[in-house]
Amino acid sequence: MKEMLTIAMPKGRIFDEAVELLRQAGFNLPPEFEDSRKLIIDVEQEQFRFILAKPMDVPTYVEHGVADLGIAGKDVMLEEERDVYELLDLKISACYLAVAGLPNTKMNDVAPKVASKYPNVAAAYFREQGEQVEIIKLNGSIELAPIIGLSDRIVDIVSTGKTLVENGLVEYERIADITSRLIVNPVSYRTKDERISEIVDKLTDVIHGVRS
Ligand SMILES: Nc1ncnc2c1ncn2[C@@H]1O[C@H](COP(=O)(O)OP(=O)(O)OP(=O)(O)O)[C@@H](O)[C@H]1O
Ligand SMILES: O=P(O)(O)OC[C@H]1O[C@H](OP(=O)(O)OP(=O)(O)O)[C@H](O)[C@@H]1O
Repeated sequence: MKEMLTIAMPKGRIFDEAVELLRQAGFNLPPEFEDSRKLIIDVEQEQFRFILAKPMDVPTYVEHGVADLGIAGKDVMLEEERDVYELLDLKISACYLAVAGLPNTKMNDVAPKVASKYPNVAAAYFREQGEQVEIIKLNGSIELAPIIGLSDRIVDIVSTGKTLVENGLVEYERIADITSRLIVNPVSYRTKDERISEIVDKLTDVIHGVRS
């Protein structure tokens, strides 16, 4: 009998791609998996327990050991800096973190402001640039901030660039390329290594195009 593994899955846009990847890797997930509103889903035949969490919270569940594995965007990993290991770049949900703002504007000389859902990433970036800025934490619709005069710049995710264009904003600097990662609790990695290695091997084959 295989041991039960708990996997923290991000609700939202990564979820479908992650489920698809697991299926391609040969895991038998029921068709109703995507339509469920349940937050805990047991898949007996695979001995998996999935917990469905807010994307930003996935590393928290894994760090505390209530989930063995998790799937999280690199953006979340950079922001949260949790005590977990990154096992695999799943190469899904690709996007990047960038500094953006209104075109042809310089940052305010006095008390420049940067709005972001990623205050730690934003603070670290501007610190490295030697620029003193005030970080304003927002939870979404970040592009509003420079338009409405809340901030000089934003640090946010860009994927197609459509949101920036439609709101009359431009990209100033690219901070980091982002994809989703498979993460593991350090203790689980030692105690459930065989099971976890098997999952990593199967996912690696899919990512490298060995299976389809
Ligand atoms: N526009 C995008 N295109 C591709 N991937 C993205 C995009 N925006 C975010 N992501 C990636 O998907 C992850 C989850 O994004 P999603 O929008 O589902 O969650 P969220 O915005 O953190 O959640 P919520 O909207 O519930 O607060 C992000 O952490 C990032 O890695
Ligand atoms: O470059 P694009 O393809 O336009 O994608 C980028 C947008 O997607 C994300 O927002 P999301 O849709 O998650 O909404 P949010 O503002 O509520 O975070 C991100 O914060 C950008 O606003």
